[in-house]
Amino acid sequence: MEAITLGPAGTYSHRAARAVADEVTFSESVTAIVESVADGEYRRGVVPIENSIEGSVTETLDALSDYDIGVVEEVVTPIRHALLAQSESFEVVASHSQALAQCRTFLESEYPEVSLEAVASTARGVEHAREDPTVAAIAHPDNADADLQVLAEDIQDRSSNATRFFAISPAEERTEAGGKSTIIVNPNANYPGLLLELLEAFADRDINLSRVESRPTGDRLGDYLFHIDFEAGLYEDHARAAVEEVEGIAEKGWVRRLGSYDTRHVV
Ligand SMILES: O=C(O)C(=O)C[C@]1(C(=O)O)C=C[C@@H](O)C=C1
Repeated sequence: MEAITLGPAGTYSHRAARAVADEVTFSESVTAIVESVADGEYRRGVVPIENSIEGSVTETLDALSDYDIGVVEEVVTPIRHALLAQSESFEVVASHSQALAQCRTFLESEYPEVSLEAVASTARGVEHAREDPTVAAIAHPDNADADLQVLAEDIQDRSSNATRFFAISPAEERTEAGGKSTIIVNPNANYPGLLLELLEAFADRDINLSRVESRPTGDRLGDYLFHIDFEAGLYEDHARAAVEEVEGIAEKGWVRRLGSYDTRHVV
């Protein structure tokens, strides 16, 4: 199967996508990836959801609520960044904004004078570093070769750096099988205890939540959507009952079930 992910070749998304598809195609926009899967142009997309140091990838969360897709697998991969350049004499470090943020302490202490440039992906930063000797990149060390050296390895601020990706599908391919599930809730209401009620639907059934993220709806200041991941499959009665209760609480808005899935760990 073919999957579309964040490119060019050599990104962490590419590493995650190789685990779910034998052919990988690239785009430089997460939103464009989600859109092309929602349209049915691709049967699979692989997009970053959250990182253990920097938290949510908000562009992905917003695309998942703007387009109708399914989640069919979760891929977790360790992120071990290297600093790559033609030589030590560089003035700019180019990388994805998440990668720059994950290496903030290293950059401030070792290279306080350099300027940082956010680009579409870590591999796009590698391309800049190949073209321009004044640019260094932060990316996976496998991007090094005879022209681009590894100046430092494992430069992320914490050794336990990992990113979670979703393998997404067109909405028709959603499944209820799997040990985890994701829903997006737009309650279209705002009263004391609303979030507590939503969470109690799971707590009362002893279902563990693994992530709750609120994102602005974009309609009015103070209106939020909730992205909820929980540790149960939608094939299970207690999970279905919890989501039905949430649908009752959100009757003025909507609830979207993105599906149930299992986790794959990739190095
Ligand atoms: O730029 C890449 O290599 C990506 O795959 C994107 C991304 C992200 O969006 O978080 C993925 C993993 C790392 O956390 C850094 C960047």
